[in-house]
Amino acid sequence: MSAESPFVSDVPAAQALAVWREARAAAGCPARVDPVRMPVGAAVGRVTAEPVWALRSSPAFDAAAMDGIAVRATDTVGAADTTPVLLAAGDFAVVDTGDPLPEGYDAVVMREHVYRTPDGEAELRAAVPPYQHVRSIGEDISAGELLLPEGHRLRPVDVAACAAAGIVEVGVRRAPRVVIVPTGDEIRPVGAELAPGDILDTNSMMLAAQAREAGCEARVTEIVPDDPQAITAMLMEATRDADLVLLIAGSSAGRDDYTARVVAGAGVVAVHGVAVRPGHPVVLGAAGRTPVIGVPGYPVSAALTFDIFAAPALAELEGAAPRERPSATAHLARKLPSAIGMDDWVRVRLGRVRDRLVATPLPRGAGVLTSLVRADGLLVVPSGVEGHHAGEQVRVELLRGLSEIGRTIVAIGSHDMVLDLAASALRAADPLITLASSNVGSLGGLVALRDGLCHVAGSHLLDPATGRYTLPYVDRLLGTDADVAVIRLVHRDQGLIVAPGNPLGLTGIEDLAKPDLRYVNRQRGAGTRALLDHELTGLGIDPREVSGYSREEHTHLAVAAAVAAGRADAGLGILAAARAFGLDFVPVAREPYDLVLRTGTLGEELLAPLWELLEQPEFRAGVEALGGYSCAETGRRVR
Ligand SMILES: Nc1nc2c(c(=O)[nH]1)N[C@H]1C(S)=C(S)[C@@H](COP(=O)(O)OP(=O)(O)OC[C@H]3O[C@@H](n4cnc5c(N)ncnc54)[C@H](O)[C@@H]3O)O[C@H]1N2
Ligand code: MOO
Repeated sequence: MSAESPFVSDVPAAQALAVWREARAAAGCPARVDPVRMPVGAAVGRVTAEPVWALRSSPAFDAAAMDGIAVRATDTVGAADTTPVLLAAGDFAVVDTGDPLPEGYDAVVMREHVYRTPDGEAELRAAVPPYQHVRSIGEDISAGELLLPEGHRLRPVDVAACAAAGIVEVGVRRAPRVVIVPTGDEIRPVGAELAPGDILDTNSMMLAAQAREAGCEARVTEIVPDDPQAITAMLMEATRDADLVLLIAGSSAGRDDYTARVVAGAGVVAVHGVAVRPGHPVVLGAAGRTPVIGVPGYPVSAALTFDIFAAPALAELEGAAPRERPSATAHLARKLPSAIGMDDWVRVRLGRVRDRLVATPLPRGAGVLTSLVRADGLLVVPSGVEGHHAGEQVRVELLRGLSEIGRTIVAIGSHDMVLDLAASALRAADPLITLASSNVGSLGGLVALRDGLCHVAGSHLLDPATGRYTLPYVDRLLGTDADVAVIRLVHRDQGLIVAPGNPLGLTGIEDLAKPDLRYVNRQRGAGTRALLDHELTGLGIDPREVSGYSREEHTHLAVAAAVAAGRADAGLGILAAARAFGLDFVPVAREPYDLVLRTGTLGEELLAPLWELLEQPEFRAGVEALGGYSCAETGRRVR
């Protein structure tokens, strides 16, 4: 680190941006990109570098605003149904919308209100005031007026107004140039054949697209290996035409993490590490007179680092306000713990349930890019707050429009692939419909339904006392006389997911007590966990005899993934999950998977397409083709 680095770490994002701005100024980084002149039609998206003054008025003459006749208002005085006024052929002129008002006339009568006589006269049955239906000179724009201030990002309407005001060229800031430098021995270009341990350079593609979406030009360099000299060389090369360099990965504390050192060697590190997660180890500095961001390698960190740090700096270079997303207040569908000391950026799905916006947190990992893919909104748990309770109100930045969000069916509970299939089929039939399902286990879903936080709860909870599914829990949690409907989605086979060829020769639950077997369980509250417990009880096996009973995964697919990776020998789950990983399956039970909802919701327009879908033969065929599903009772109301 060079001696002049006023290095700070773990500061809030706003402070980090301020410290970085000062450091950039001290390093002599330009405050703005250069102004250029360009044809007005090509300037959409650019930011004005000077005020724009109107060169001519619009309209430039008094103009007819309607199709009809031009008249002198004084000639129409006294006209009424009972006392029509007749205008002789020379006392009016036929005009069309937009025509200059002929000399000597001061008003227009719409042709619908003109009665022409066979002699070519015009009969008026109402008097008109002067300037009726006339657009006077400069009604829209007056020559000499300030049309747009400096620092205004031009939109289609702006350039049209400029052109109307006689402007041919505008003075704007040129587009900032962003150069992206991917680093890492394991990083391979998108499309390359991968060896074990290789990672595709997806961040460069994403960051370049983010930069272009923000109105910049973007260029990606070759991938640089984890070698400080090579990274320095590429950084220097990048600074030649960059207004901002994004140096990907190597930002944290690993053996091959050189970003901070390289940036310090090439100039100054102002900030290393902010109180923001994901994005924590970000490096903010400058190489020579070019700003540099060391972007953390995890994809979610990379995407958010662009939003939080790159986008405002780029807007500043253009002299414009950063783009802001609209926000709304939502109720959290479930508890959201958060570590104190960090702004926690949480991706959420949104839906409208009984007139309240409900936010369901998505997985939090900085490597889970699909959390951003699926997100309808972002919420920040501020560093001073230790999370939120279920149902608590939070402010959410919106990534989708509220009307689209209003057409989201919110399903919370146990996860099943049939819901994913339904989501896809619903969307294919109507691009405005979303079925957003989030997995908190069957019990969690019923609790969310009780608390008004979802439309439907997916459940397959076995009651060990009665051997019945879901209904006893509905009674217990929501009350026996609750206005609740239960619709059967499918029957599905649950069984042991095992390695291909079933190398341990497992035949059923009784084998789970074998001494060397490594089991992987589902989380407490999951229906599959309840099924296991029920089966174990039936066989008189103590859970403590099952090694791995306390190892928990949250989805069928995660269980299958653990078996596929050889981290476990068996886990209870659905056949479709086993198939997805090419694994074997030992059937244990066939269980019903139901959708629980308020009776009032049953008839809601929002859900109608779902009920229609469940009746479709093609959909049912698609479900059964997944394997291990039966649609014999699909769509049947069981309560
Ligand atoms: N001991 C510590 N370890 C880590 C810390 C820490 O404070 N102490 N911070 C963690 C956090 S938080 C983050 S975020 C990451 C940041 O990692 P780096 O910026 O150092 O990046 P790498 O370690 O090289 O890679 C992380 C991850 O990202 C993948 N990656 C890298 N480049 C790309 C790319 N162009 N496209 C797609 N994916 C990419 C890389 O393969 C790794 O999987 O550090 C934690 N560790
Ligand atoms: O801060 Mo790291 O960016 O959690 O993921």
